[in-house]
Amino acid sequence: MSSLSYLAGFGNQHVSEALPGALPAGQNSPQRCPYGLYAELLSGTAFTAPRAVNLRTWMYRRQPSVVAGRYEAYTQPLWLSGAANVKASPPQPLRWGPLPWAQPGLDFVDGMRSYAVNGDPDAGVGIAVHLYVADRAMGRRAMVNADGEMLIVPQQGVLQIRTEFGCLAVEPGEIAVVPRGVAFKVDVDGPVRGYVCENHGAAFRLPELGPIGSNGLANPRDFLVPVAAFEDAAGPYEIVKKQDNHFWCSEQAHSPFNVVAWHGNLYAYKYDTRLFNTINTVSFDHCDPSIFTVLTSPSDTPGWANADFVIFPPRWMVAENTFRPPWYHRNVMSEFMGLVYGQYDAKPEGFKPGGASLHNAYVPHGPDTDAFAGASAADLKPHKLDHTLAFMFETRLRLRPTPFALGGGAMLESNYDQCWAGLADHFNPSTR
Ligand SMILES: O=C(O)Cc1cc(O)ccc1O
Ligand SMILES: [Fe+2]
Repeated sequence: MSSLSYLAGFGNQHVSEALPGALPAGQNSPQRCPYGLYAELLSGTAFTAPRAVNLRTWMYRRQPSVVAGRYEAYTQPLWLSGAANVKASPPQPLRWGPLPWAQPGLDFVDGMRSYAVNGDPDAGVGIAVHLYVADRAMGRRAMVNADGEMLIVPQQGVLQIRTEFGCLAVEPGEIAVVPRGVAFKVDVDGPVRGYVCENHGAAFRLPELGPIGSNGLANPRDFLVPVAAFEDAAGPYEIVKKQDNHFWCSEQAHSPFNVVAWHGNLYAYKYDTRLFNTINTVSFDHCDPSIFTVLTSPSDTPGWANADFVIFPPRWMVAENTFRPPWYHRNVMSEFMGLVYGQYDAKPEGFKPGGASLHNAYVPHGPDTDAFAGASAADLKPHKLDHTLAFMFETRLRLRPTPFALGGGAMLESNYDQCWAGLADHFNPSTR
């Protein structure tokens, strides 16, 4: 997988064949497919969804996905979905240090640790937020997550992701999305760590640009899509399936990565956040972080997302007469944050790469004491916030931290609230 080629474009109707002529010409389901392949349709929306949001792909494969083994229960107790399976959240802000590689020999599936969940995968609502720590390749093991698409944010180490559509290599600074219900595996070459937003709702799409116009933020052509690539090596595969917050496993006689050609607009993709066209104030005041939205999963209420994926990329800070870091706020949406590298301006020292924070709906938060002091006194010349990538999974429903997240192994900070304790009352009626 060292030098992969990709197709480019978000939402395009892409066409890819690993062998010339493997795609039937002019129709989807001929009486006999080229090369003796089977035609299989994968839908990501109801057949009758409006054309602008309809998602489906045709695959031409050596055997259809229905040729599989019998499923038995599989245990992965630390990977959870659905608010019903977890107790309500405590009302204070929560923060975690970087998740350690406590147990060697874990792969991407067994190394998944759920931190916060909401909604219900069966109802197609909400998200689950996980961190993964792994150091083992999945090899001849694949996963199918029927509960949600997987937005993967690597924080350390390169992921070699093989999907039914082909292969993606994804490094820190980039993100990848694997559609719901699609077989994939993650191979690694050493320790890897990162974040996952498992999205039970509508598939992630690009946000509307409104008055920004027809360009800006994440540009569609920078999204890279795998080319068809099938595995040749014979031999069995283990399939781990997640469905309705339960895990199953089976052994099948062949690789699920047996798609020789495909066409459609439902596929895995990756995006390099360093290509984000960042838009921000050039006058005064701190804008809402929605200006940094890379991808959004809308809910049934316009403008109120099931989930937004928001980044805080390198950018020039130029606002005049302005407190430049985030303001103090209480937000109706719930905010789960991670840090891929560098420093986050609201908590320059306390928030560590590989760590995480949860500021749920109406939980007050904002810059820590040192950040407030620094930004209040700063010389407001143009300043580049550089070598940094923080991000936020923002979601409409309150997130519930899992027992793992609240327990000893997750590096929960016991004194996070103390970072604001020094914000003294400076009120003085005789000064303005
Ligand atoms: O809380 C946070 O750090 C995330 C955030 C950043 C920002 O610039 C404005 C609002 C917001 O929630
Ligand atoms: Fe916030």
